[in-house]
Amino acid sequence: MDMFFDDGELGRTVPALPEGAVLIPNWLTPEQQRWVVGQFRTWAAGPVPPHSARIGAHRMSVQTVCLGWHWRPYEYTREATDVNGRRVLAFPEWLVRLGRLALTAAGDPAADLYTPDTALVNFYDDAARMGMHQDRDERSSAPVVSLSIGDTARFRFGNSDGRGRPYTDLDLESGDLFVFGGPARFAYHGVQKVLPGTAPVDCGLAAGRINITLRETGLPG
Ligand SMILES: O=C(O)CCC(=O)C(=O)O
Ligand SMILES: [Fe+2]
Repeated sequence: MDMFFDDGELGRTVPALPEGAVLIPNWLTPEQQRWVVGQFRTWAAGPVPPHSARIGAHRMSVQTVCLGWHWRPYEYTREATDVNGRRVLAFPEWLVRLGRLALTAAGDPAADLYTPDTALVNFYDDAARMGMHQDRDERSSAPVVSLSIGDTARFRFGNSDGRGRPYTDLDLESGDLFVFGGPARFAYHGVQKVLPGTAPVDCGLAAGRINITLRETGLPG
């Protein structure tokens, strides 16, 4: 079978992914993960608290805090008008640098031009999940950089045409980097479930999962 290859060193089996999608297991060290978890606690303290976005009549099960721009379905704004109207925290410079390092690791020749200006930081409790969707509220087609910390997520990465097959199911573990750009940038994807109790003891998060996606909105500064 050529569907899977073993990355050897880490002993993890990495599934084959569509062109433009890259998984790098254990990219963040435990120390970096703990640091990011500390930053998450600061971000969650406000001015805009984590919030479950509403899509029509439905509330998402993840709790999201945004940096740079506030996301709500179909639009980015500076103020969190669907939460408390406060302006979101500025996008930190270190996340721009981290985004470039991530794209370099993923082999993107344009890594140094990457200038993410928003981060969606999602917290998943044991019951949270995310339905199949495209990230397409951005006007830029620059890659999305995804970082995971805490409990493992069963992630589904599909195609750009619809929510159904073909798709690839893979686990995103604590410290994993997942990048989707190029022909995979507008592929449907979602989180089927979180696996409680799988967070490594040294990641800084005792329970639940944090996922950060870095994006270029393409909006004027
Ligand atoms: O939690 C994840 O791994 C994916 C999150 C996601 O797709 C999103 O925030 O748009
Ligand atoms: Fe997404």
